[in-house]
Amino acid sequence: MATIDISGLRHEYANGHLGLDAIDLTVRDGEFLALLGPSGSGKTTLLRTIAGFLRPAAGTLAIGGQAVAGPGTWVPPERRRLGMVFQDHAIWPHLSVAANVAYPLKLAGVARPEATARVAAVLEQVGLGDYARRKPSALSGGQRQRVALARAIVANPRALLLDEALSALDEPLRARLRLELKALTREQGLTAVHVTHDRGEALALADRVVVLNAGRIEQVGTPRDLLETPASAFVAAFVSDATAFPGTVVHGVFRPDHGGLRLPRNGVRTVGGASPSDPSARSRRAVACIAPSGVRLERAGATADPAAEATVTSALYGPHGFDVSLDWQGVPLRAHVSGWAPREGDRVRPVVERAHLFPASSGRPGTISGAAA
Ligand SMILES: Nc1ncnc2c1ncn2[C@@H]1O[C@H](COP(=O)(O)OP(=O)(O)OP(=O)(O)O)[C@@H](O)[C@H]1O
Repeated sequence: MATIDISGLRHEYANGHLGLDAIDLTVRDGEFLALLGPSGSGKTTLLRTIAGFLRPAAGTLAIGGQAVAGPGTWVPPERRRLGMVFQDHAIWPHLSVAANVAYPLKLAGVARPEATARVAAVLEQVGLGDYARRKPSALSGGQRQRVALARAIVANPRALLLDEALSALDEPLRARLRLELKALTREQGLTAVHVTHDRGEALALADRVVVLNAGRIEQVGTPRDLLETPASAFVAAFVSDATAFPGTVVHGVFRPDHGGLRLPRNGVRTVGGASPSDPSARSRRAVACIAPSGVRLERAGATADPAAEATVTSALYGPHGFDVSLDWQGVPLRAHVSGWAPREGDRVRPVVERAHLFPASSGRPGTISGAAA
């Protein structure tokens, strides 16, 4: 097991497209790290650069303290001692389960008795002890993915790289394999980097999550950090489905452009911006990000201010109540409701209980004094 140290990493594709830029990241020994971001944000590019399938244009990469990419340094993928699992499991159909799993050991020249013992042990670990002689065609999708996982870990890799490894599986199998993967990496103390576009999966599995946007890191943090202290409006929107309401901070007080929005006195977390003594802090553009968990819905009363009312556009029932979408004077907003059943077309009053306030431009950590109105 090993750390992965990445510094100033940049990748340019042959057509000049910048796949990654200014990536600084340390994956800790034994850590489960998820790479999360929208399509095209650079998740696969980063994973493939770590694997050695892509050569960075600049920066350095070290695995377990050994430099594997950088100026004058290049270690090819097969000598990086990494295990990989892809979405489509890529196991050989003509080989038995045991022969598939033994393949990396054969390549490494491990003696047959030792290889046989290691294959048996790792098949037990992934719950396939009784399937060694089967052909992949006689396995379910989840079992094939377990074979791929066994093959990735059999040679004691320094780290495990997972590229949408669970994405092709149906729930609830996917949920079960998610738990098994977490337990296995914990037991083995495996360093793992897991690419996923599934927010729930990243938050459930990872010790820390890296949020990528257009080839750059927006935030690295624990799942809780991302939900409670998003570093930017992008992270709040992507991770928590927050809606951004633009406005102006005047003498430290946020004045939303939206006529109906009122921020609470408490419950507003300010992120980013100049110090209060900076004159530019006295009046500048900002955005308040409001996640569904920060909104309470009340039934609209007869005397309510119309700007404070929103229309329910959909209300989807789920295990924790209703997931409600609203049109609030032309602005879409999401909210969760339990205890009563909103219906499409209902008029409701969104009461904002929690919000994050970011400068309109940068969204980087700092303070805005007394931002709540
Ligand atoms: N071979 C290539 N040549 C040029 N540009 C590429 C190439 N591969 C990827 N890109 C571009 O690099 C950017 C990052 O792509 P990447 O595949 O890493 O994104 P991703 O976050 O993994 O996306 P997805 O979730 O859709 O798989 C995208 O804009 C993509 O179009």
